[in-house]
Amino acid sequence: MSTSKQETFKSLGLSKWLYESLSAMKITQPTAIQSACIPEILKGRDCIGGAKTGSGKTIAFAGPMLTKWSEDPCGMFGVVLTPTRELAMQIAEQFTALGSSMNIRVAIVVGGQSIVEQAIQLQNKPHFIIATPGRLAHHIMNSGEDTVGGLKRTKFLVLDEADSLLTDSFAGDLATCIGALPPKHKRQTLLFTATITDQVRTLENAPAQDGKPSVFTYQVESVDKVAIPSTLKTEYILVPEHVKEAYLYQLLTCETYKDSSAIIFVNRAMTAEVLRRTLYHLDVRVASLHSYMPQQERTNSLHRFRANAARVLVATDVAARGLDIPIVELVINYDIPSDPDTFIHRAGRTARAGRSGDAISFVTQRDVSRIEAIEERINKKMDESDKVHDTAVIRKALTKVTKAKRESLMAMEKENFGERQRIQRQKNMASKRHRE
Ligand SMILES: Nc1ncnc2c1ncn2[C@@H]1O[C@H](COP(=O)(O)OP(=O)(O)OP(=O)(O)O)[C@@H](O)[C@H]1O
Repeated sequence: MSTSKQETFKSLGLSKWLYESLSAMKITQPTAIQSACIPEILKGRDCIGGAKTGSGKTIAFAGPMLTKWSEDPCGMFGVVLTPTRELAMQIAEQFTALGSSMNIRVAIVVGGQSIVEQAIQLQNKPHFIIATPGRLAHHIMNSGEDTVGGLKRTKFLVLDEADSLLTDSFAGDLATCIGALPPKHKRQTLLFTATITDQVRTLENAPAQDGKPSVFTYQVESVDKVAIPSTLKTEYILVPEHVKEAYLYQLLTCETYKDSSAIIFVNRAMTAEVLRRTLYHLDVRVASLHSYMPQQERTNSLHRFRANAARVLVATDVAARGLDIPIVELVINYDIPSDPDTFIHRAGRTARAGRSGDAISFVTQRDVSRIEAIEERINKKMDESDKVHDTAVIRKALTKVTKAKRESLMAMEKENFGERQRIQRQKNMASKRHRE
């Protein structure tokens, strides 16, 4: 990981208790994004921070926030918004671990968990609230002053994975959340992401409001030619559509990767479920993560994968951003994402913090233009993988993989898997049409 040699967390201005906490975690030398952002945030500036996946952006914002909080530890000091529940939980864990010696109170406010328990936590005036926009907006709209009134005195707002939060799908909830906070000149606003988009940049040039200058006084964006970590190897395998599962099984059990911890990304929850069941029948230690799963199962799955009880995680893009699981050595794009930035986030689940890692993409005839767009975005050509090529071996695997898949599909049909979500989706679409 690129670090700044001469600086320390002490010289950047973090509090003693905090750099000692970091040191106990073996984090002693700031990364480039940390060196760039920490002093500026401590000066009271707003900040847009763009740096590659796994480069330490979380401490770049958490460090100065925690320092300022410890100087004046009042309630509801900071709000961190993030697009997924699992990422919110991970960030909350980091705040809790770093602030444990200071009796920090951190609340996680995400969907899929008890609204009542979260309201009680909010009434206890946590110092930091780590939330997904939808659930925080729900509390703001449905709770009283005693629960969300403290938000009016918040000193910091962080949009982690800012480019994702600034897309249309979050617009309404984000506006509700921001509306409950102090006006922008009375709080600091910090935006972080590995993929700065024009939507994020536009905020920097936002026109003055209430006679105050534009809020974004500081912006740092990695200027490297390649948008992915230098320790990440990117490869592809040309795969005929109808034998993708057999290639996957072959890759996961080949000499190089038979013991590797791997995340397999797919584009749809249904595909994730079919693959999870198929791999399970083939004796792969597998877990999954997608939106069709109840939250408790999502949490358990991720926990099993982090603890290496499952070697393989089959996931949709709910796992694409931010998740920091150091043991991951291999990312497989079983389906190619339509947005090249999604590729950057998915692949960035490996090769973090200076470690090496491989990202292998399955390319069918239909994906060629997507791969070209990704190569242009990352400014790098992918190499063809030599891991799966023996067609006789594939043919042999095909028989047992096909049987495993058939059994999986039959079981899913019997359980009516996905029916509830399909009906819900239709209802949502109908009510959207009704509103338009
Ligand atoms: N200065 C440092 N020295 C060593 N390790 C660090 C340092 N800062 C952070 N790390 C570790 O690096 C890993 C990646 O950090 P983090 O999750 O903040 O990355 P990120 O830039 O937010 O990535 P992403 O874009 O994927 O969200 C974490 O395990 C973190 O503890």
